[in-house]
Amino acid sequence: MSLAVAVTNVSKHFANQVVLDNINLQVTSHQTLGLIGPSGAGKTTLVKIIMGMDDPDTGEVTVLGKPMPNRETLAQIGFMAQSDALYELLTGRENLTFFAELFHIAKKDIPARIEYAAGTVNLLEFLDRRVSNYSGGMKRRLSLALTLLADPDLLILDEPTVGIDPELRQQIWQELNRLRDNGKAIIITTHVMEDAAQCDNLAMIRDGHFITSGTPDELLAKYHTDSLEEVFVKAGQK
Ligand SMILES: Nc1ncnc2c1ncn2[C@@H]1O[C@H](COP(=O)(O)OP(=O)(O)OP(=O)(O)O)[C@@H](O)[C@H]1O
Repeated sequence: MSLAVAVTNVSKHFANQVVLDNINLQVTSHQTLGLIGPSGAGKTTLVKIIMGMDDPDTGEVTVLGKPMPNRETLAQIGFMAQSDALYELLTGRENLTFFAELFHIAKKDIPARIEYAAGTVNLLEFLDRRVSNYSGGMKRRLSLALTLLADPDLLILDEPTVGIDPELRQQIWQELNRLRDNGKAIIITTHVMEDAAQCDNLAMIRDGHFITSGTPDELLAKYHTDSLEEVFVKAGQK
């Protein structure tokens, strides 16, 4: 296992508000980390700092062995943002092709990569429809497919399962677990506890602090409960 992400003593404020307060975390290959916290807790800010899209006030971030920000490293991160950045007037396939070219995937490999990425999220039969005719869940799935195109070593998924039904959520987790088993590092932000339960490690964040962290089983044992939701509530009270 190799270290994919190291966040060391990262703090960030906007105006008078401390949004991240001395955050430390590490993610290795073969590992899924869930960042769990309510709206406004600081998850997206932390993700942006990890990717080098925003600067911390203090502290540092290393991704795949390189200090961030770093343009080349950014290309090795599959990032799925909270809102879908898709071309509505193009079809799913055209969106995938456009991004594949942007990622400099060799032309001869593009059809197979699209087949793999769209197949993973069950979109193959809808690829020739315009994205403006997709449902919210289909747009999320297409966004996830875009992150898989370039076969990145690190996946960062901001609320990936919003608008996705339980059956597809299960399929997506099967695929994420397979990617993890093959050596990817995965960071997921969520407030959905079904997603939290699937992660190898959890860091629960509130008001810019980690209130507790560990594997789901460790946290359930530590807080004497069988519900991760209750872990979150109890950890927040301390
Ligand atoms: N560019 C900015 N300028 C000022 N305040 C900001 C900025 N970006 C984020 N914030 C504030 O920082 C806090 C954390 O926001 P962030 O988006 O990181 O939370 P989050 O945990 O990702 O929430 P959500 O689950 O709703 O996406 C919020 O109070 C937000 O209003």
